[in-house]
Amino acid sequence: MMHNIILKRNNKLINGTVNLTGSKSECNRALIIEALSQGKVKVENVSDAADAVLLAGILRAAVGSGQLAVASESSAECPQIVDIGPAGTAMRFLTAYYAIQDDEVILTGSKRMKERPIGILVDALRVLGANIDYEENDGYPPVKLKGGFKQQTGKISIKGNISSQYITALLLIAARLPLGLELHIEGELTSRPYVEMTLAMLETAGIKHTWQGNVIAIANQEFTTTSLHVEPDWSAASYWYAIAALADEAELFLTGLTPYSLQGDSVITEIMANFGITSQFRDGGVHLKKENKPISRREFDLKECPDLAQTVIVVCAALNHEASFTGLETLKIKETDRILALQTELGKMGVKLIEKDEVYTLDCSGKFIPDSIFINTYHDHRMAMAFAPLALILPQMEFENGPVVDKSYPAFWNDLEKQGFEVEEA
Ligand SMILES: O=C(O)C1=C[C@@H](OP(=O)(O)O)[C@@H](O)[C@H](O)C1
Ligand SMILES: C=C(OP(=O)(O)O)C(=O)O
Repeated sequence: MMHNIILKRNNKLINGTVNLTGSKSECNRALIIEALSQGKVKVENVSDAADAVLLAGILRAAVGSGQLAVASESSAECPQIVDIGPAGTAMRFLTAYYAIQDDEVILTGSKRMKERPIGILVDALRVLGANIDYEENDGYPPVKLKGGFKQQTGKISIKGNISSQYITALLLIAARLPLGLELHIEGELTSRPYVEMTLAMLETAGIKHTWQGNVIAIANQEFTTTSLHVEPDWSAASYWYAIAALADEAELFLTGLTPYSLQGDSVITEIMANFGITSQFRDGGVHLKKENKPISRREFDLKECPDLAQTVIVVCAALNHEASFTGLETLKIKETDRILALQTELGKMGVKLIEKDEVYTLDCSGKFIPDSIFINTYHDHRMAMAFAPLALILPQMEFENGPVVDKSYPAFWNDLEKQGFEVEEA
């Protein structure tokens, strides 16, 4: 049920322990690998991120659990319809997954999903030998995966600068392709750590690869019997780093996180070190501590960690730190146009995010502290979570559609409450 959340905080002292859910990115990969391995690979610690729960339900055919938006009726005249809601990663991974299955499937999603491009992936899959049609607009979901895959070639080229998810989707199915895959990445590769995560997880599942220059190659090969453990979500951890950065005093323990993470968003430790937050890995997790010292960085390139953009930009705005940001191009095709959403919501406290030649700079000269602020969330979990730390500097906040956070971090509001925030449903 959709409801708003009113959020307040009457002091700026933070001290506690948080248990984060499993990484949505790791879990989505692990689930696809599990499905492709035909029982050899098992996923440990399935994330309770709604996107991962949905994907697990689809792949494990747990229709009827009540959490699924899957209408399933398989027959020659009536293909199975799989509704992936707002889960972009799952949409891209499942497109590749179903492209090499025999069944006919229509893969659809939320209104926004139908605006998130998938043409680059579909083109690549068609060159490989997949039979795919668009159901509505060319280049966008829903897609009809018609079965009858017959591999034509193992060699394909793909643009690297729009979404790394297309590349991951292809790499995940590569070992199951009779001719294997030789993937040539054209131009710049965005979100590179996510591709590295994919290859590392495949490696754990027994799948070898080579990566030379811009070519990644995976031969046809078998998965080994193993398990894939999903680590807590570093993107979710970023909101606690932001809370620490805006507090007067903060000591937080985030359980289960390690310094050897596959998640590129673990770079939040380095980013937040510039804001005086130290990270110490011990006792099976990371201890954050706030040290009061001047902010030491003005320029942030977020190309490798796009999901941290909202977190870092909001922290800078809160601290009147007029930093500049690059690597934000892909934000426009995520759950919402995150650039526009940031500009609109920061504007409610007089902060501007100004673009010039793909460099975004904050202007806090007109900033004011409103008595109460209403944050629109645009069906984007990260709009809610990135703005929530502002409760440490604003008297009262109201967030549109609290459950929007379920996509990656369903316990977010509960966890805030446990750490002394006042959280009320409105
Ligand atoms: O592969 C993944 O798990 C993801 C890759 C990133 O997308 P892009 O490659 O489209 O930037 C990221 O923003 C998304 O939340 C998760
Ligand atoms: C972009 C995101 O997710 P997805 O692409 O999987 O919808 C995200 O979680 O920030």
